Amino acid sequence: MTTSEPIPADRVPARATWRDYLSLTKPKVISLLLWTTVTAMFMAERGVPDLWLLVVVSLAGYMSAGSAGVFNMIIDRDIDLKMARTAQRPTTSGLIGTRDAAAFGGALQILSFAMLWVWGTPLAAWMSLAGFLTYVVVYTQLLKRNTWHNIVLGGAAGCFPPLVGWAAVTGDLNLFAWFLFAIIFFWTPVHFWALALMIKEEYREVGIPMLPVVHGDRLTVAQIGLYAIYTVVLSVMPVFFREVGAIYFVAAAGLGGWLLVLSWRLYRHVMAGQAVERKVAVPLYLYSMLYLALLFVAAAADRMLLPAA
Ligand code: HEM
Ligand SMILES: CC(C)=CCC/C(C)=C/CC/C(C)=C/COP(=O)(O)OP(=O)(O)O
Repeated sequence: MTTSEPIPADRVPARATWRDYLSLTKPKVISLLLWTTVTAMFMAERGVPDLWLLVVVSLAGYMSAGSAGVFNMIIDRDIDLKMARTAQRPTTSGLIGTRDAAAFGGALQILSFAMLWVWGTPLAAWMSLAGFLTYVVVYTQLLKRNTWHNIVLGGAAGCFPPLVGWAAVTGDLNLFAWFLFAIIFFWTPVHFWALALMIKEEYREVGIPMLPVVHGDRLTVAQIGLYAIYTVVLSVMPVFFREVGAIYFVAAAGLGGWLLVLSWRLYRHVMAGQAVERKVAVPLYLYSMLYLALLFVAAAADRMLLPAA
């Protein structure tokens, strides 16, 4: 074939577009992570933070968490290829090669760190890097394929975004910031195991030791119940430390109450010997995300509207 002849359409190699690169950053998951960063900035400021800082931290926060997603997809491309939910990722289909993906993820992380350092605070940059390393090294590389504790310990990665926001505003981390960290820490198993119950066969096939695969549905729903209780107890504790007041207390109690109801329904269903059905697991999985989003809004509203005790 001479160079002047067109290449047949079915043989033109697909070229990755910016949308494919964007998909490597797991945009939907990041939306909630970023929500915890932004609301934490309002909490730290007890008002509206500097607009420029808000923009920079949102952008850098997205880039850092996105970069973590990119490296997760590079490391996991072998198992992602075998699961229906993840088989279409550009790293598994070969649309984006490992070197290109790593260059993209590396650039995002370096830029994000520099942005947070220069326009935020060094502590914010370190917190963001800590979240990145916890997700990529601790969760993806060390724990995910080796132990069912992967979610609890590796879940610490998702607890860093509020610390990034808080540290960007104050340059420091106080007790309340660590409460935000702890709330997400205990919330993550509820969020993930509710989903894992529904997709455990995929995890079983690729040999990932998620809790329902290793110890079955009964222990999983019991653990979900326990972690839901920890989450709710922990979420009301900042009230007793006078970090937040009545607005937050009412919201945390109401939102937490419903988290317990949905966890209890799932527990009762499975303990009665019935197979996990989407109608009991999906509501808890979906509500877990609404719970966290609204709890953080309530904390921000409370600290903005009520005087500090
Ligand atoms: C070890 C920790 C975590 C694990 C293993 C985990 C796992 C998952 C998985 C497998 C999904 C299914 C959707 C998909 O294919 O992307 C999902 C959805 C989601 N997760 Fe998590 N998650 C974790 C922590 C978090 C944290 C800390 C947040 C935010 C604070 C979060 C926010 C979300 C959101 C918003 C979705 C819905 C995305 C969609 O609808 O596509 N997750 N999670
Ligand atoms: C501050 C900072 C940089 C934080 C980063 C933390 C982060 C990106 C948390 C996300 C948690 C998550 C999507 C886990 C799913 O991984 P998985 O491998 O189990 O899911 P998958 O099968 O969909 O890939």
